[in-house]
Amino acid sequence: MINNNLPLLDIHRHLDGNVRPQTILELGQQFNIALPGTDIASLRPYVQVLKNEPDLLGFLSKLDWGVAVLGDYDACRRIAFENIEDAVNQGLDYVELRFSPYYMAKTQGLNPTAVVEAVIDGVHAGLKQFPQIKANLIGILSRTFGQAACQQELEAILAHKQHLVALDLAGDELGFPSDLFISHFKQARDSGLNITVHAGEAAGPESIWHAINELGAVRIGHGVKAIEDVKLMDFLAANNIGIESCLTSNLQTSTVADITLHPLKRFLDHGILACINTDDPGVSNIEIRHEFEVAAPLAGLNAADITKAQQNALEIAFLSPTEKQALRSLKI
Ligand SMILES: O=c1[nH]cnc2c1ncn2[C@@H]1O[C@H](CO)[C@@H](O)[C@H]1O
Ligand SMILES: [Zn+2]
Repeated sequence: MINNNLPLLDIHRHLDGNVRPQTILELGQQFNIALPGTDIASLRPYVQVLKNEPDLLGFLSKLDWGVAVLGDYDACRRIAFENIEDAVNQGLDYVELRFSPYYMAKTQGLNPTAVVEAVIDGVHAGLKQFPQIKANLIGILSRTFGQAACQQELEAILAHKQHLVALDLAGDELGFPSDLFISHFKQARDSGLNITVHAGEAAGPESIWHAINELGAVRIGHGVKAIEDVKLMDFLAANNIGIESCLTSNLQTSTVADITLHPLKRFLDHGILACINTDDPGVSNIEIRHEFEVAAPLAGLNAADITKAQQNALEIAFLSPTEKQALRSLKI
């Protein structure tokens, strides 16, 4: 179903939600961290979603072991490098990898600024080894840890802003609404970063309006609940505000009850620049090809819809017109 005349992009992909179970095992051993399983099979239920979770927080808890084993900066470098390797193995032409330095630093008491440096290093090493892929980084503020931690996290990100293309807000959307983070996002915009925000996943359409109007989001992660507000759908379409859809993730967090009910097809029909992404491939135990070839058809997308989703990803990617043209010309 993938249109091979267009580049393959994944622009909503958490680097720290994509730590290989094998790497979790090895790092656990290296740093003498007791894990809940001693081999892949026994570890899997703690680090992957094997059946749908009742809510977002249940899903997010599966990411915790992947960052708990980050015992030093080389470990951060390693998972960043492996993220590039995984993306190459999927045949991705371009990825936007997002990560939360505070979340990655927290369990083992690392310094978030040094974590940002290590991630940049690991990604650069990956790109050097695999020149066939292009990647950009997005910094995340993990709202779950509150305003003060997010300010610290923002400063770590801004210290290396020349290596990042955008700022995102992720984590517990219901417990930590976006009005807590207005000042953080103003600082990020003032420093020249693009803004994308996880919104309308656990909370309703008002969360999406707020992300746009108060945080300055030009793209929305998930945005599922936009389907409840036709004025918002009109606004997204009229203003070219893209939606980064993540089909399997939305099922696993019980944001949608059934994949056939996912609103992506209706977003596309409404003229919204929506696209197909993985979210946390390691935790969800899926990859981008599964999303295109299995999840998207189940969600009612036909070949033309999938082509449109690929075009939309390229249109809303945080790339210059020249960079987009270079990606397009790879396939012509
Ligand atoms: O689907 C999601 N919705 C909201 N937040 C998420 C999702 N996946 C991961 N994170 C959050 O992103 C940060 C790590 O990159 C963590 O804050 C994690 O909870
Ligand atoms: Zn996400």
